[in-house]
Amino acid sequence: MSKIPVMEIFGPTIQGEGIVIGQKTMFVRTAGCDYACTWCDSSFTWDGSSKHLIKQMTATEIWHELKNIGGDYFDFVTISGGNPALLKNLGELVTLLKDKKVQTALETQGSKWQDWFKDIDFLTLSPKPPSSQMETDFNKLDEIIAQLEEKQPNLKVVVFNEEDLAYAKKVHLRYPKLSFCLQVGNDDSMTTNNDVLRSNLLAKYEWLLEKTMHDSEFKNIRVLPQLHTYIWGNKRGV
Ligand SMILES: C[S@@+](CC[C@H](N)C(=O)[O-])C[C@H]1O[C@@H](n2cnc3c(N)ncnc32)[C@H](O)[C@@H]1O
Ligand SMILES: Nc1nc2[nH]cc(C(=O)O)c2c(=O)[nH]1
Ligand code: SF4
Ligand SMILES: [Mg+2]
Repeated sequence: MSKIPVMEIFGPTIQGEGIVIGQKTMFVRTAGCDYACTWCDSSFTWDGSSKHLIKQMTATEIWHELKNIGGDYFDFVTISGGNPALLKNLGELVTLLKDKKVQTALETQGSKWQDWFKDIDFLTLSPKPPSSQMETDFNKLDEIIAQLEEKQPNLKVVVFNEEDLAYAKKVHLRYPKLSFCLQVGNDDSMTTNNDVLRSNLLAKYEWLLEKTMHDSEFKNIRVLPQLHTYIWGNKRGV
């Protein structure tokens, strides 16, 4: 079996974001990203600062580690990164999890396609707004969404400001049939002062609600916080 670069494996915890927020899940976080978002809360996966923690693991070794820390407490695994879509051989883990009757979710930005996307139960595409300083290739995103056909992905756009909100609206209107989440952006993903973080994030959530509740182009949407940050702040591995 081939090796997968793994940054961390953790859980059980709750999915703090998006369409299945609150879902009890394990996490597998891969290393490496083709983007470098200015505000990335997981930059340690790609900026070299934690490269000593990367483990090259086979799908079977990842499964053993999931069982080792998650025991009999889980039946759902979320794969995030970094960008897991950089890894063709991650398909081996997806197949293994399917064999074990474990449900899967994937977090990716929609810049790369992999055939194993078709075997993911909850696929989240999270194209990046202007504040990230990244450029969305909408042709690629169209292509990915078209290839998924009946297994429809969901969309999640992080919002930091008005410009991001306009971008989010463009994404929502381009793919009106896909479930759509707006997510509060965390602009202080390094602080360890959880009280300050919580009150800042709550104010941002309130702003996002004010901006979207009386907008006729944002009807069938979910407006969400990153729930885990309200509980554990910026702590890693939760
Ligand atoms: C760390 S990324 C990893 C997966 C993939 N690279 C992506 O961006 O979708 C997981 C999710 O966290 C979101 N995210 C990253 N930094 C964030 C921040 N500072 N505030 C809010 N959400 C953030 C991303 O937009 C993405 O939806
Ligand atoms: N609890 C929890 N929920 C999450 N949802 C998406 C996460 C991610 O970093 O991809 C994440 C994470 O790191 N922790
Ligand atoms: S695409 Fe995801 S992991 Fe990559 S830099 Fe952006 S938020 Fe971070
Ligand atoms: Mg995160």
